[in-house]
Amino acid sequence: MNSSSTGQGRQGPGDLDEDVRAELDTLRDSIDNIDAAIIHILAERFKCTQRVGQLKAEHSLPAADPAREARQITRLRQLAENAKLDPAFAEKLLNFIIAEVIRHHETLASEATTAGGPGNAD
Ligand SMILES: O=C(O)C(=O)C[C@]1(C(=O)O)C=C[C@@H](O)C=C1
Repeated sequence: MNSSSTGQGRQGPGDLDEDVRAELDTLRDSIDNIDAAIIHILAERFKCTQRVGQLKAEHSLPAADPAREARQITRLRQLAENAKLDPAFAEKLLNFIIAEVIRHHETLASEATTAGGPGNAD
């Protein structure tokens, strides 16, 4: 019998029911695996966007492409809805990631300008 079934109020972290503790641990293991997958997937995405940033810098293309972003948001909102994830959250997450990508693109563009500009022939 645990303290909640005896009416003694909330349990501290130390005296959690064994089954509840086991389920919590299992869920946290899965969460850790999912978080690791997210990090690896994000790293792959940033590898792609880094190359996009190089191409954009080399060809003097703008860092941001709002039309492309609009298509991505529409698509991701739909995917989120189908997956029973809040579409507003999916949109915020994509915007957060894209803002970071654009920052990287701008850094690459300014490096290309500095390296290739007049008076920097070496
Ligand atoms: O597709 C591009 O042009 C990118 O630069 C990549 C990306 C993205 O992270 O998905 C980033 C910035 C653009 O505004 C649109 C999309």
